[in-house]
Amino acid sequence: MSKEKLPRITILAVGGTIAGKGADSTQITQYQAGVLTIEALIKAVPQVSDLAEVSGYQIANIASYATTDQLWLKLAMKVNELLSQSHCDGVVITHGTDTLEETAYFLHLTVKSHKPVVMVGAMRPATALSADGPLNLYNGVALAASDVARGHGVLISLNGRIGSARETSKLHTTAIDAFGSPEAGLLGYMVDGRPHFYYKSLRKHTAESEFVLFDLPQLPRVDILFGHSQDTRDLVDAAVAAGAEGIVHAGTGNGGIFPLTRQGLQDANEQGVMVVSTSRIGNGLVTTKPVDLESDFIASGNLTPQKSRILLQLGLTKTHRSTEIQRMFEIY
Ligand SMILES: NC(=O)CC[C@H](N)C(=O)O
Repeated sequence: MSKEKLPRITILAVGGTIAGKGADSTQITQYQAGVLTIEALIKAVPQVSDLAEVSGYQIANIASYATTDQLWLKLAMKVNELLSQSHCDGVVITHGTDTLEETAYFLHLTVKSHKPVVMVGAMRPATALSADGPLNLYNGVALAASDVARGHGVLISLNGRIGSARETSKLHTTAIDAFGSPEAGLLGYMVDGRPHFYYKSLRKHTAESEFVLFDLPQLPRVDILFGHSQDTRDLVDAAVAAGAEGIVHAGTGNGGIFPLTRQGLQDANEQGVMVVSTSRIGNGLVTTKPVDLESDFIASGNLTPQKSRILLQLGLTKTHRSTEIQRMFEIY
């Protein structure tokens, strides 16, 4: 293919292990994330120039557990700006893996384009033996440059797999095969730099999403509380006192909540705090609020607590009516 016919892909670099550097090649956990620049990442994979006309832009260079709302907003603006231009056919984002799925789901709901957006990361730093970053970046560019990746919303691709931002989560602290979606499954695979798709999500995203970011300085505060036996209401009260507009409760089992905590959440709810009932289990769904509770709690469906937080934050930028928020949890 001649150079001028190649798709034009922009790589936005946010940091993470894919840009990480250890003291030596055997360091797999003791290293610094977010060190190498986007230029260095692209230079390490010269093969991408066979796939696309690639340009790079450094958004940040951080470990992803330090991601902020402001960074999400900046990233969403940048991706929207790039994809609205005819000279950009797709975007790849290099990101730390800890919160990669959260940034991915935020973009899944706020990017207004059918063009491919692919998030990649790595589990081993760039300096490690058998570093996985270069092949993940190569596959990410190949995926973003392909027509079949259009219309799926934001994709997560590591270790030769393609997943939806909605369903994919980090499931292992150190393994190369850290990302998956045990119940919903993958959308497809990357083999020899070619995507093979098998599935498509039924939930709304990107161009069909109702969330528009007009110069928002920050998102509403939503806290996540992790349920457990002998829980208290103390953290609920602390969240309300700190100004949380919403609380996501990661309940035991099918949204179970310890009685004291439940009372705290009900009081918070009566004061106008939106409460979303989710599960700490990681599989299955929460479909109903606790039966004996007179409240406006929202049922999260199969959305994880960390992704429920994002949907609630975005929902609260539009409405404080629980029926409207519940509607959002049924379509996104
Ligand atoms: N594998 C990784 O990218 C993890 C590195 C770091 N904890 C981060 O999320 O950025």
